Amino acid sequence: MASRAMITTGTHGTFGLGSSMPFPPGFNVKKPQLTPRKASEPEKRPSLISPIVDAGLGKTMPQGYKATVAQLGTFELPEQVTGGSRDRRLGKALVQAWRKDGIIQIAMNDTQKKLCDDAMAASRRFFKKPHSEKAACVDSQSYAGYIASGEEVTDGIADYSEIFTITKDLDASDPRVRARWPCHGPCPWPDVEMKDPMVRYSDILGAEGEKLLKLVELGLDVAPGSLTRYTRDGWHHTRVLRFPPRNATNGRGKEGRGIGSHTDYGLFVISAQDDVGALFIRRPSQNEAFANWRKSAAGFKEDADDWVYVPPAYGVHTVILGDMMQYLTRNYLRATPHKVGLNTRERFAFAYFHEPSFQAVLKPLETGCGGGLSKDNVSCSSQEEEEEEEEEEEGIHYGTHFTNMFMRNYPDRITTKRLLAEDRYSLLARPELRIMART
Ligand SMILES: O=C(O)CCC(=O)C(=O)O
Ligand SMILES: [Fe+2]
Repeated sequence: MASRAMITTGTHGTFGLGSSMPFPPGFNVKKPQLTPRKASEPEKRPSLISPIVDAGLGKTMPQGYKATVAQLGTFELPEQVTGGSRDRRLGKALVQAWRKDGIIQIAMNDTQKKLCDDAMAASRRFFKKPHSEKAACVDSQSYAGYIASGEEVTDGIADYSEIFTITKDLDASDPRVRARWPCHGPCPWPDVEMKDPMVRYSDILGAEGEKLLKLVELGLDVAPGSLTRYTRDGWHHTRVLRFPPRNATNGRGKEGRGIGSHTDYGLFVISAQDDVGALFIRRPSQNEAFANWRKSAAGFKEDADDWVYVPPAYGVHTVILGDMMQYLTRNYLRATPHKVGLNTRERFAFAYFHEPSFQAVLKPLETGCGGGLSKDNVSCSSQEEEEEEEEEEEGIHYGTHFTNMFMRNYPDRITTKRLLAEDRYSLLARPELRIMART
């Protein structure tokens, strides 16, 4: 049995990824027992961290997977980030937790819990609808809307996830839609019963994302605005997800696999899941080099047996990192590879993606973390080194990265076909789509 990895925070408590080898399948996850805070404890904020007291966390792990079971403590975020010493300490604790574990868990406040519950109810209602009604929710200009189980492709293999994607809802009069920018168009909502709760939940996650990003700036010791400058009019989006039980799939994918191993594209992903369980992540490792914006990381170590299972817990969000955070921090904070299995029951989840503006041209941060951000500590080939130098010069255009990724995942979607047929892709090179460049 592997030894237990723990992080001592220096404020109070410990947290980290626990261990244990395969657990039998089963359910009955208890709510995490957060250590009650004593009256004298507010002094100790921002901390945040309380051990979960539950030895049975691995019980929900889907059958057929071998993994260590995470035992994540829970961070509490302040109402507002003002940049004081508490915020700075919290930011540093978050950054160190991501560097060690690749994932953090944050407590929802009561408003977030309510909005998440409402969104979960709307998701269950939507996915129960007849296929024809769901399939009508597509748009030829945006990638928003319905994706049937078996339609999305990760590393050449169909995923069993059934998804409703929410991107910016832009009608035909929007200048970007009129100018035929790739990926810009309406969100084809089925009805207001789906739209209203999803918009409310996504909006509150947007606010949470900005708060987290400010804390990351403090944690990295970079100037305020170094990261948040890129998220003005951020291309944030949400995936509302349903996974079928493993014995009730349509046979288009791979047995027991919900979504193949991948990294997500932007800054970070804030997720919530029901009590079923199926999410696995990889912890950052010096020996594992990938840069998804250069060469696809889809399928990375998918069948390895050293993944970490993320047990479901009510009332929390988990946060993993995306490609652009890895790029901006020169691998100091790496994108977190993750994958999703199928369990014995259907599973519902949300993944909210906090992203740079579609028009942002990103360049790596130059200072911070006592010089730690200037070191690229991922070894790469000479071709990759050349590409890296070119990137230093030109930066990465987020809209191009996003478009590449969606075209790759949905080669047969009407949106991809129209994008190619109308040569919208070439617009990505235009200066008006790249206005947020750092000089
Ligand atoms: O189902 C989950 O918890 C994660 C889904 C995911 O990785 C994604 O939508 O990109
Ligand atoms: Fe993902």
